[in-house]
Amino acid sequence: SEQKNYSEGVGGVQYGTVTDLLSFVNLLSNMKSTALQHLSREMGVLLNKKDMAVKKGRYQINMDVLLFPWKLTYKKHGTGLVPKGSFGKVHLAQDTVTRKRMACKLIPMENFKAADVEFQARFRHENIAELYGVLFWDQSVHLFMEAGEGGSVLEKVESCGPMREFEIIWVTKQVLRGLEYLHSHNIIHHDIKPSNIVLMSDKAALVDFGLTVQMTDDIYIPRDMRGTEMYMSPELVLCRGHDTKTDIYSLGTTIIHMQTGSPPWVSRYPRTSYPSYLYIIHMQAPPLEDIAKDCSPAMRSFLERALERDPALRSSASELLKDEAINPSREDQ
Ligand SMILES: Nc1nnc(-c2c[nH]c3ncc(-c4c[nH]c5ccccc45)cc23)o1
Repeated sequence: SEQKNYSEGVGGVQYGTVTDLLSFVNLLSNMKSTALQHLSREMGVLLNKKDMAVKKGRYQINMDVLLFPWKLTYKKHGTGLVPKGSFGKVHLAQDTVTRKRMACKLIPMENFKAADVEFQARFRHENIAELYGVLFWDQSVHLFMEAGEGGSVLEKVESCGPMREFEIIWVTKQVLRGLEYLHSHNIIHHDIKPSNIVLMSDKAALVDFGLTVQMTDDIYIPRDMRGTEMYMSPELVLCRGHDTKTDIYSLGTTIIHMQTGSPPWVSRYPRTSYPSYLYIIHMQAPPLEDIAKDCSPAMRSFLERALERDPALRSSASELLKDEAINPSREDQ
């Protein structure tokens, strides 16, 4: 295919394929910041022709698309770990022509990694927030994505308190479908937690692929610790190699957070006295004591399977999708 000419920003903003987007993103990651200092105009590749109206190679922030702060700066609180994740401000965005509402994540150029985009671009599923396009302007990379206008599960729990079991079941099923898809491609998300699950009117979706990796064979040997401590599995903490089952454990801890309003451990080991939970996660049995007192027996056994210490014995996403806890039979309802 003809090489689209981005170097002098001549190309401006164009509609393209996932391949075009990935080559643009790689060019961006390799460009010296000096070359990017004096661009006359925005550059980018948009996948979503239907909802994003490019005009003569222009798609200008606060002209063709408006950004409204969602005030969602993610601070990976209290881990002390240097998160490798692509954190950044997530804004609500709206195309001024099509009125389409989107999420726009601003990543400062110095924090940007191609991985932030690669997985969302290449692997599409209804329970993974869709990537609509990538735009570079004013020293920031703007990732336009499907918006979860209901906010994230963390905001929901923090504003409405512990969720009821039927709501937890609804969210858990969607997350498991997304994980089943990712895991079938040997992809580990590495940061499953309430703030990375967003709510739409008719579904929930996973976000933030900054820590995501694709395993080359059936184990991943980490070079660094990825994730958010409270939700980390024992095998990940051990740093001796792990696999997709670590996401299942993190989903288990996320369910505990949805049921009780707090992540596991913190009620028994207050954050004030425990700057790090890695040792606790390593030494203690899985946090079954933190399961909600009013948790149904079916959900309790679901959590026992999801929080199983040995990843080889831990249930997979496909197995858990068949679990009775999230497929309540008629008489249970
Ligand atoms: N870290 C990250 N990477 N990609 C996203 C993301 C993609 N689409 C989204 N839609 C909504 C929200 C969101 C999170 N908390 C909220 C509270 C209120 C309103 C909206 C939200 C976040 C996203 O987030």
